[in-house]
Amino acid sequence: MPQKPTACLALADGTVFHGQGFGAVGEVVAELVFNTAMTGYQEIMTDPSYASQVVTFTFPHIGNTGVTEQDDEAPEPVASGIVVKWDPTEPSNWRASADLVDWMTRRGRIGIGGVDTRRLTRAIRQQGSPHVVLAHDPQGNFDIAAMVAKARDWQGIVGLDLAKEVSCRQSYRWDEGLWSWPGTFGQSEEKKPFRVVAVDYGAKRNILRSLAQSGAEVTVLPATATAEEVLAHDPEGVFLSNGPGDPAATGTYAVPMIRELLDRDLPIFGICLGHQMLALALGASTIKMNHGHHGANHPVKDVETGKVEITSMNHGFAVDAQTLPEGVIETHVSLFDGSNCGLRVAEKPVFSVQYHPEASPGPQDSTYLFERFTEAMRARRA
Ligand SMILES: NC(=O)CC[C@H](N)C(=O)O
Repeated sequence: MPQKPTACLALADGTVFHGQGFGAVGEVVAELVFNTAMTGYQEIMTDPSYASQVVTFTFPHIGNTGVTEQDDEAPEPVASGIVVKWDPTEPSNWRASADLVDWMTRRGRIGIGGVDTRRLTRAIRQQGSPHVVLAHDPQGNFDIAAMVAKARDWQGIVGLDLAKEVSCRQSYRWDEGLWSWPGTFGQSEEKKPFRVVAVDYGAKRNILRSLAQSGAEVTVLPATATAEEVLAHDPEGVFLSNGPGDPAATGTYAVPMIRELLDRDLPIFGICLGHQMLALALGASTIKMNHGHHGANHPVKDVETGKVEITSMNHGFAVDAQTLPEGVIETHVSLFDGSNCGLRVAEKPVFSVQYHPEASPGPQDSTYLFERFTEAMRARRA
């Protein structure tokens, strides 16, 4: 006999998926996206860019590597919940310190298993990322009409400022470099590391590690830091992090702050939300994509060299390349849909990318960008 469904995913258009609940009991309202990465569910769930989003994994074996604290991209999982093809598999991994389901229960995150994730992914591609309510109830009592209505009434990500919510509250120093076998984190080999201020709009730890590894002494500041506060640290370079929500919603604090920094002769490097906010500060605009890019195999072309990189991506907004002002050069484009994936300012050491060169999870084709940032700071010192 089939088990009684203990979880339910209701889309705003009235489509309902039933399945087996796991992790925390409760209900969340969020935007639904799909991620096609074949590894890294823990890094994805703890990436602060996923705030207010439920993630459907198209890869069917979720849970098979368990979880380990070293792979957290933030202190807590941030994605509101997950949707998987079947109930998470038992971990089989020497690094695992816990089981995904126990970890989700302890950390208050809801999962639904047994969902036809191909059908769901097709629906997301067709209608755009829908608003959903995901509920887990061991008794299997769901008020479907109320769930659909709640999903329909939710305001959505457009116009939502989430960067401030997930950012750190206090500044801190970050010195840890990248993970290496058999399980330690490296240190920068730079004798006189470059003073970098990283503004935290929801920064992933592997970005901070990549900065430290490539020669930065990183001071992390909260999202609301003013240009004056950033400059008080006498930075040799400023990094603008990834983060959740609508880039345009940061227009009251981050964008004007970045505009002020642009008047200085400082290397600036931005990733994802950082890229979008930099584009806004330069006078361009951003647009909401249909279903965004979330995966670890997205081909991107460096239009200046012709080289193709396979990249990790996670974004639902994009910079509208048509709106880039004179003096701002489009450096990278997506080979999936031609959307903008990078920019640089002519004659200035200011550049950013839409994708995630720190990977985690994903390929490491684009780590050269961290070196490029270090080189820009070295040139400035010289
Ligand atoms: N990873 C990110 O920084 C995401 C940026 C932005 N929130 C988007 O969805 O496009």
